[in-house]
Amino acid sequence: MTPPLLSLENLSVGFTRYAGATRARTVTGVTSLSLDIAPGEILAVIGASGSGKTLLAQAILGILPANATVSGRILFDGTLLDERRLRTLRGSEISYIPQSVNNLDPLMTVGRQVRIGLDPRTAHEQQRALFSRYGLADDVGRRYPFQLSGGMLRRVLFATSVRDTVRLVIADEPTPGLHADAVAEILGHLRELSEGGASVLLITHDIFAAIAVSRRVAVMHAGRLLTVEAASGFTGHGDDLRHPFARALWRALPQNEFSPEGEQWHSS
Ligand SMILES: Nc1ncnc2c1ncn2[C@@H]1O[C@H](COP(=O)(O)OP(=O)(O)OP(=O)(O)O)[C@@H](O)[C@H]1O
Ligand code: NI
Repeated sequence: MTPPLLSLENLSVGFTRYAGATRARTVTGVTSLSLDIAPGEILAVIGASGSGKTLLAQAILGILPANATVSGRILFDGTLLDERRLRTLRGSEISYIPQSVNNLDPLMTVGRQVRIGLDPRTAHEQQRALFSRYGLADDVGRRYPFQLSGGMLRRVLFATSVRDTVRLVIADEPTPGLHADAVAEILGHLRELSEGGASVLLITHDIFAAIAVSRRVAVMHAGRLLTVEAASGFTGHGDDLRHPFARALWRALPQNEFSPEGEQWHSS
């Protein structure tokens, strides 16, 4: 077996909340999570809002909120991913496509934002290559974020995040509120990255997006990783899904049209 590119070992993220001057209690955001990602694999992470998906991404990237405490180990390519190593890998071998397009600077043209971190001698050339890869016309580079549509901003986020040197892409909810064509396009870009050898951690609410590109789907609930399911299990009644929560999640989707009554009827 190929060794994993990324290993999470007992990863926990907690927050200390102060109730008054003396009482402090720890709120857990992520609890003892262990997970491996193989080189070139697209692994989807699904879970409801607040289940800890973004914290998981931020823990890997070392960009947790200041009030967070983290424990456990993260190995990248078999070696501990500590703060020092992250500083060199972030933005080169490890890319983050953030959840919100608000992560773009509203006061800077998107072209300049795409060139951040690129070798100044070749930055314009690289920008052109990235723009063409992500279907952005050259003149888009002179525009500001507010002048672009949601779909275009998503493409810009890819262009600002993904470099040729990338080995791990963490995409946090890259398809929110996009119409079907734009979703397919974004998923196509993730697939392309994995075909190029990069591993992709795809965080999403959208089970259909998850199963369209990944072979394994990690299901989070209340900060815990409940189960890692084969994407192929999310079909029909979900009888091949191992964990009852994954089955319930799948069967509850309106698209699947299993009303609770219908479910009883079906399971007879
Ligand atoms: N800075 C913080 N201080 C205290 N609690 C926090 C902080 N950031 C996140 N949390 C809590 O941690 C939990 C997990 O948050 P997280 O953002 O990872 O959820 P998520 O699964 O990404 O949700 P969504 O799908 O809405 O993006 C939430 O209950 C949230 O309230
Ligand atoms: Ni999130």
